Amino acid sequence: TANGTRQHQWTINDFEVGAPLGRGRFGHVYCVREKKSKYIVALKAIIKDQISTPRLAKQLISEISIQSRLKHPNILRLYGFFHDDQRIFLLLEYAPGGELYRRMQKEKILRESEAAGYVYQLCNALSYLHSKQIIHRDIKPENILIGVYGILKLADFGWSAERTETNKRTTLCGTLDYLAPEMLNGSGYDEKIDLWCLGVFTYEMIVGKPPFDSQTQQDTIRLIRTNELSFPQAASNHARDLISQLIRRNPSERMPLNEVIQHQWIIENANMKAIDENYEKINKST
Ligand SMILES: CC(=O)N[C@H]1CCN(c2c(Cl)cnc3[nH]c(-c4cn(C)nc4C)nc23)C1
Repeated sequence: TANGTRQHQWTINDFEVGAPLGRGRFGHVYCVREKKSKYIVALKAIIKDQISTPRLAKQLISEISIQSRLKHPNILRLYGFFHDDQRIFLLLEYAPGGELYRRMQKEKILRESEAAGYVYQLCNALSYLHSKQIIHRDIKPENILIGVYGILKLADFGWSAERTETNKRTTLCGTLDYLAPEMLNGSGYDEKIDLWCLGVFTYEMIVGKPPFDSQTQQDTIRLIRTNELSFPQAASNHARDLISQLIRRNPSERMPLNEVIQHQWIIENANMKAIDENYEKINKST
């Protein structure tokens, strides 16, 4: 590799393949164990033929090059990759807690203490990404996994983009529910788009559905444009305040990440001490 350390050339025979974990964007993900170290990892197998357009190839290369450089407790690690004639394999960190999406489907709504803990960790992950000029752009429950000690793991960098001048594109990506207004009016976007998605994600965790959920895509788009936010009785005032400071049509009015983690709702609900202790625990073991 670049820093001179010899990157081990893996082959599929180095691994014992276990349970299928699900489908990522390009292919299947399996829980596997590396034979010598007995290390458990998630192996994403991508069929080369499915990477049928230069755009998909660019997206995959971007996912690999971005995620392999990232080392943060709240970002799913990409340890390495290899290929045979049919497939490309990504060696990803295994998250034993599975997808947050499934937990939200089962629980319908999350307690505000659990939701605030995830928001605090997502702020840490996004601050790290933004400090590296990387915009995730696709924050949503489907791309969030739960690691050891219940630690949040942001995954699936298929849509993230490095914020360069040319990247102020208006490519549409992600579900419409999470689409920010600047993506609709084609005015280009920057990292504040992740703040919008953070607001939508927070809302969905404590309300049980995204804020602009509608029968048709047109209605969703209309609601995003008019930005009507309504909350059920159960949502606390602090939660309403934080969410309405993130779901702002004007990107520059969205609350910056360093203020989000000092918001009353986070201070009162997220167990930051326990989360920081968990960071310590995994820093020791990695
Ligand atoms: C967007 C995306 O990549 N989706 C999923 C597919 C499985 N995958 C996993 C990845 Cl990439 C890493 N770790 C995982 N752990 C699990 C999982 C654990 N349980 C108990 N149940 C599941 C499921 N899944 C993964 C990511």
